[in-house]
Amino acid sequence: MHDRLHADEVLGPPAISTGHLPPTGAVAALVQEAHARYRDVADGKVADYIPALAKAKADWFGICVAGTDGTVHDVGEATHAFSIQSISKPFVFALVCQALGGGRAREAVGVNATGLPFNSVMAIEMNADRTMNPMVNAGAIATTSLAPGANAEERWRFIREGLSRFAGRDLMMDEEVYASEAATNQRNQGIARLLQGYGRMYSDPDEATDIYTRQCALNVTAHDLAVMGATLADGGVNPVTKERVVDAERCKRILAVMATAGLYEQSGDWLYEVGLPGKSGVAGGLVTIAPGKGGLGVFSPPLDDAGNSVRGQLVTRFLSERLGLNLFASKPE
Ligand SMILES: NC(=O)CC[C@H](N)C(=O)O
Repeated sequence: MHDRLHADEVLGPPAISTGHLPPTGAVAALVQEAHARYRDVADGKVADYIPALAKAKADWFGICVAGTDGTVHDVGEATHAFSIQSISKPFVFALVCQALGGGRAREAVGVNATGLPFNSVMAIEMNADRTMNPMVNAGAIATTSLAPGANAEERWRFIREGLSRFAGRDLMMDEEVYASEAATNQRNQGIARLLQGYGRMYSDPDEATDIYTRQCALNVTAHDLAVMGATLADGGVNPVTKERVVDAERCKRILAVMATAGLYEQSGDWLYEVGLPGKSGVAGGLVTIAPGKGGLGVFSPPLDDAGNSVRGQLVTRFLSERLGLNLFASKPE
């Protein structure tokens, strides 16, 4: 959690919380205001542990809000492509739950927060039954290892096509990001082997790590993230394409895991400030879901120490408050 999120910033009056987003003109104005308000924030650092990500410019900044009614508001670089990274995790978990049943997926992967960084090995060792949760690397690689298919190619197709249905367009891999991470992801390979040793890997560990690395290298935009989020907000139906991607029954479970672990060890601070399930990625993306109402997508590469987009968090807190989205807000008297 970035220090700036701890500050008692005056955000302005909240919209009255109803079952819907405020009228579309009000949403458009607030998305504009959020962009202007945080454009000049210069804190955070662009990720460089995956060498190709270090090429990102610190000032790239896009925001999108997509409603469950199909309305979409883009501001700034909302259609600039970047790799989805960890934001693939909740969506792949949703697809795997849909294919296997949520009970089986939960038993195989776990759903409790680790309270530790996303690539923690210690978290595996400390957990009695060696399960994790699908929002951190270990649980995400285990989730990917559960993807149905007769071989690696089929399992990859299941994931790429499923994520594309969430976005409502055909998502493509960034070959450079994939090659860069594949050449440097020995830690994730080690995590997969460790899980294998504990009987918590459900296909070949090297194959699962490779497919996981591919899913992380899929290119998306802030616009895509908002639509993907709105699909979870809409009980699994993409509000733009109207296609059902997963059942409503899955969505509430996925949102629960995002709320507990979507921003890793800072998920508590996040929920306290924003009051919504979210998921960050190291390329600077951040998706947030307002159940029943819509999805927010932000893209801004500079990250805080936990690997969460600094501007992304600030924008989302602002929009959650001003759009009246916080799940824990009382109903008006
Ligand atoms: N937090 C992230 O976005 C991490 C994803 C990245 N592909 C990794 O495994 O390290």
